[in-house]
Amino acid sequence: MSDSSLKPPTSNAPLRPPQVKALASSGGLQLPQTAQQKLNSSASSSASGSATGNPRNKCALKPGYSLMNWIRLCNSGADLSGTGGRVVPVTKNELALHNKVTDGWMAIRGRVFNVTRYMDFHPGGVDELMRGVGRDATKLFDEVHAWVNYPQLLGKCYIGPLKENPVKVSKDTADFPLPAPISKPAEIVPRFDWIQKSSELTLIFYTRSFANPGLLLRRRNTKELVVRVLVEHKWHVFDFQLKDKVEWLPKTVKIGAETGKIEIVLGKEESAPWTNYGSHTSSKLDSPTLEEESYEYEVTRTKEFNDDSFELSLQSNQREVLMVPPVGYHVSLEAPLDGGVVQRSYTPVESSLLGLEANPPEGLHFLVKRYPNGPMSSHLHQLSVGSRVQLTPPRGGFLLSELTGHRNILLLAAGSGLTPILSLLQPILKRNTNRIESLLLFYFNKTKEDIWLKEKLEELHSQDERFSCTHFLSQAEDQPQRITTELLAPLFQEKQPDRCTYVAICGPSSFNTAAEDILTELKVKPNQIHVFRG
Ligand code: HEM
Repeated sequence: MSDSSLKPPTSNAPLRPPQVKALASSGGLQLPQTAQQKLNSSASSSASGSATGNPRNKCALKPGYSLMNWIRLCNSGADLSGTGGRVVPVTKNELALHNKVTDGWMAIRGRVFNVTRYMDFHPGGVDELMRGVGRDATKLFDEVHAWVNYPQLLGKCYIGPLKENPVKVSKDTADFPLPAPISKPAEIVPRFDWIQKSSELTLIFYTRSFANPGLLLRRRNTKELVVRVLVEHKWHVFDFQLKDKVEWLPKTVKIGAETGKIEIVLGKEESAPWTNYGSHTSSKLDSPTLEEESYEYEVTRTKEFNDDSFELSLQSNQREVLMVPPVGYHVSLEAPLDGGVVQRSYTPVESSLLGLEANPPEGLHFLVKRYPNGPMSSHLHQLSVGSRVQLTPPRGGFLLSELTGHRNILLLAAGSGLTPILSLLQPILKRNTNRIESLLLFYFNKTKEDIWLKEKLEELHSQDERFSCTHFLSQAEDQPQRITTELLAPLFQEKQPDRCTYVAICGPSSFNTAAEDILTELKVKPNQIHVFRG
């Protein structure tokens, strides 16, 4: 790109926030109140663990680089994209050239942003942001914090859409038709169908095999329902006006992890065959549109689990909402704390693992580790039955379809990072396509008292020997063990027919990084690794 107006700022001198007294009122970046509070609060809240076990990996920002300062800079009229406001398409080759702190571009979901000026404002620090520059960082971004509203935060940094590199046509072949470009698999749009018995209406949504859909079902009244299907980060909304009245809650809700088929069975208030189901409209929402959304949930059950963790069961207030997160996704719980809104992510745990009935179907159950300085876990711990808490729609970047080609899978969990890993066990073991041969869980804790669900994991092993769980204790009296290259190397030996070809990891960030480094050393490719980050 030769246009000099596209050049990044020449110096890397610290930015002096412009002297603007108030936020610009129109046309500028103005985070809605809640988002602003969330971000402010998360930027100032002290470190605490998330449910996926990750201690928050946030950096202290230099004075003058708060979210408010960023908003001021965005609204100051500074040319943050470097394009003078023009939208300029960017090829992958061009993108790769902008990979420095002083000149950093990043593509997320097909849109390229100039993040040079954002570097010092990034709550995760410059080094973390640098991991995504010069390339398509969509997967990385979603793995770390799919919930961050980047289109809003980086609105003024937008350069243009990401283009494929031009195909070079050699003289020899120019007269022949070019091969069709390799196209991405088509976007999944759920297909609706319905069936009925005289007493029941079943709404069916077909996605795709291993598409791993999630669901959010909301009742408006006895004849009106909103069904939202979450698939590959997009929400598809179906607004139903039913022919006649149905009972709430649904009798059953089934999501086939392997088939990708969703079935919602509703009892009819009056038994009779219907001539049709009624009508519906459908639309699509990008996940960021839901950034601001949360639902009020009520605590239905609390129980101490061990010395420093507890169980928490929630159901939606008035039982109006039924939420089924996709496998490996988390939800965020929100609470007004420290003068702002604090959010922490937690992956729900299957009711059977806590010895609970699957009913009521709208219930969500969590295992929460209490951190001495964790405002959120302390807040949740003191809640009693009937207390309210806000819960966001499901979020995450895990793709179940990535695992289908693999028959020997290793799961690495540390501490409370067990919860997303647990959600994978049944879908993997029950899969009929390319049946799994071995599913190994290596579970790392400090002491044996810290181990979660030991008996349940043993029970699962006795039911299905393809699954096994091995414990490692860093503070064991006899033989302390941590994650090391020597420990994992035997599982990745070439020529060994049952060597592991896929690894899912969840723990505190130091654990995740250590595991990733070891796997890289053992030549496991990035597309064979998924790291759950809270
Ligand atoms: C793709 C490369 C990126 C990496 C590896 C990365 C990494 C991180 C990390 C490690 C944190 C701290 C995590 C935590 O608190 O749990 C963080 C926080 C954050 N990052 Fe990034 N980041 C990236 C890109 C971006 C971009 C492009 C934006 C701009 C919108 C952004 C905005 C934020 C915000 C707002 C937070 C605070 C989030 C919160 O506490 O909820 N990040 N990032």
